[in-house]
Amino acid sequence: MAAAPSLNLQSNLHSLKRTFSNGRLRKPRSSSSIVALHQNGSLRSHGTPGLRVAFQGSTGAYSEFAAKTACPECATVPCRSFADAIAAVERDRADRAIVPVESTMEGTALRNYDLLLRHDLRIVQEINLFVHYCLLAMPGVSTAELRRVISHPMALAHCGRALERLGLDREAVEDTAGAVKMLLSEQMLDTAAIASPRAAAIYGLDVLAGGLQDESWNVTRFLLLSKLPEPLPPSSSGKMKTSMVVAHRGGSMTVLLKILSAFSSRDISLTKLEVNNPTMEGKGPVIILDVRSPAMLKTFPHVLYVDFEGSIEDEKVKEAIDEISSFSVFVRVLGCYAADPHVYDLY
Ligand SMILES: O=C(O)C(=O)C[C@]1(C(=O)O)C=C[C@@H](O)C=C1
Repeated sequence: MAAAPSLNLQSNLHSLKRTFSNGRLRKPRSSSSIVALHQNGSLRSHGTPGLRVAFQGSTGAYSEFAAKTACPECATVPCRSFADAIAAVERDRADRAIVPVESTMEGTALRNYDLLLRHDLRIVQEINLFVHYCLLAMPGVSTAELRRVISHPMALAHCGRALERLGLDREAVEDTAGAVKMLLSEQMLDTAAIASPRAAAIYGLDVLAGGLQDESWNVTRFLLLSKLPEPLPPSSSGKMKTSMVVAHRGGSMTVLLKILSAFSSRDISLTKLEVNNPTMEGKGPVIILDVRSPAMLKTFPHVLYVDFEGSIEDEKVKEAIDEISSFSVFVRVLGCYAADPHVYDLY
């Protein structure tokens, strides 16, 4: 079995940083907004060396790349699930957890927003990562020999058209790098994994095809979570962003308009508004367990996830939150952090 070379994102990654202007994960209009940087491998220095960041998956998962992008000096802590990564922080086995919450192909990952609500961690940083999917196989195996492909369900879904063309049976496993490890440990010669080019390099597999995702522009937004809020940088150092959740009793359109007005009347720009409304989407009600008041386990049919530009220390932001709280049954600020308009591209 091939030995897994150590993960060294610092020394040999090729990193591009793409800018997206309005805070949404959009493709830049022209290639001029794509700038190569960090040629020496040094990404943004955030956090202290030795900071432990818990992620879901095995070494080489996209979530681990996101963790290393957020905190280049960190030690990553592999976990079986996102819930385990959060539990690792709660039990002091890690200092931060990283979770994907949104992708250009999938939209909001409500599964993970739900986790944010069920636990008392705060968002301290956002990271947008370009996700390249490759078809990886054991050394020497050709595409014609393949019968099956394994990967994280999201990766399989994002590569649906390519997999249809290849005519391979699909099987979901816990994470992309975990799929690669399975190929190796079970010496699978008729099975491929979908994972990143980095995972191929780490585990020594062949890349049979690249750019497998159905949409060429495939960006996932990750959030870095901490038990304690980090000191807010001075507002002069750049734009801040705040994420919050609002639940209300109904009359959705009126409430939606009132929320929009609370922001727009104060000239606060929204960067995300996700409405989880069963009458609009056929989704079930959201159960909110607010861990800070354990008695409060409630079912709310109408929940909004809102991100906006500004810090919770800004007077106008405080006023907007107060106004929204006056007509909502539940408001929780999930975190306030520096807005990062870049898309990091590691391969
Ligand atoms: O399996 C991985 O590598 C992960 O990091 C998980 C995950 C996800 O949960 O969406 C993260 C980003 C990619 O979109 C695919 C999978």
